[in-house]
Amino acid sequence: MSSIGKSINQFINEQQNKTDSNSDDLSGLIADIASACKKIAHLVNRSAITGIGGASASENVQGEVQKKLDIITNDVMVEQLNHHGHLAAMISEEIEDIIQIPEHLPKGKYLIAFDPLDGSSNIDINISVGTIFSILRCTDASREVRSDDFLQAGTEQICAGFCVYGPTTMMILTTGNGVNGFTLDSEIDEFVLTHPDMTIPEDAAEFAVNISNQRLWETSVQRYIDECIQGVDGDREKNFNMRWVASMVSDVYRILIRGGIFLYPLDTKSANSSGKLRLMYEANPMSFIVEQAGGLSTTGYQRIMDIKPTDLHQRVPVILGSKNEVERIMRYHQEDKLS
Ligand SMILES: O=P(O)(O)OC[C@H]1O[C@](O)(COP(=O)(O)O)[C@@H](O)[C@@H]1O
Ligand SMILES: [Mg+2]
Ligand SMILES: [Mg+2]
Repeated sequence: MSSIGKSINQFINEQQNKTDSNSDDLSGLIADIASACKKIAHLVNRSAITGIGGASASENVQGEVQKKLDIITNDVMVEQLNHHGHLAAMISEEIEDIIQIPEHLPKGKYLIAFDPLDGSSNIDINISVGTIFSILRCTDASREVRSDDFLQAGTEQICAGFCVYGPTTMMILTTGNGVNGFTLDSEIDEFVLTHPDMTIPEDAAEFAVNISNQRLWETSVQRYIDECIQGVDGDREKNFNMRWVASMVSDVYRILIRGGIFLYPLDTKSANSSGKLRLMYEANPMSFIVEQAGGLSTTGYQRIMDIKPTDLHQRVPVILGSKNEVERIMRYHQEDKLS
């Protein structure tokens, strides 16, 4: 019997019961995340009416001016997730230190890393934004959680997902058994399964990159993008299309639907000298989802999920998407290294 139309909680419970007997906590945590994302969808949708768009007066740990909605969505996530005893602690793009669970509240066995509002440069121009999250196990929740509890390789993730707040509100989720997409049905205020077993085509003819940084990239990336732009007149003998939404959630969602390659590579701009995107709550969760959908995710030199993190907010270069395209660009990096 098809699972299409099943609510996210029903679907996850069934999936979990099949794979991991003591998983009721995980489905409870996913239910809390879904509730937080419903609240955020509502806030984003009414932001122009309620006047919560625009920049705030503060900066986050990355030195970026925070949008008011960066802060508001961060508070919604923290408020929604710290009550039900699923978590031992959290980290957020918008908060420098670990967010501990208040003493008077029950603690759980999971850790979450999240980007409460992804694509925030798009919030005031009515382009899709999102939320990204990664769930890890906490090895010892009996004491205050420390950074090294979080600094686990992406391969240790037990669940990852992202929400897109666009024409439709979608939640994309993996618990290591493939990737499924759920649409928020506003009539019943419930995420229901609409996109089961999402898979990324191995071949693609569409690339996504902020081309304004082209002169600052490594030779291997310049070579790959040049060839795509040359199309049939070049070595690739086929034409490529280009897209760049500047919301990672939307660019990755497109790749889950029709394939393609997404790059935020190294560039010589000081801010991006180790990449722009953050390992713990952008690169790792997106890599888990892309790999579970049959794609690949690399820095160009290394599988992103094999990286042993050294800092809660560290940045990495990200190249992900259709298998054959990512393999080609990894080859170019190797050839470059050997030349
Ligand atoms: O502004 P640029 O250089 O195009 O970068 C866009 C990238 O930065 C991001 O907006 C960074 O995420 P945040 O908005 O969460 O900081 C990604 O979503 C997106 O892929
Ligand atoms: Mg982001
Ligand atoms: Mg963000």
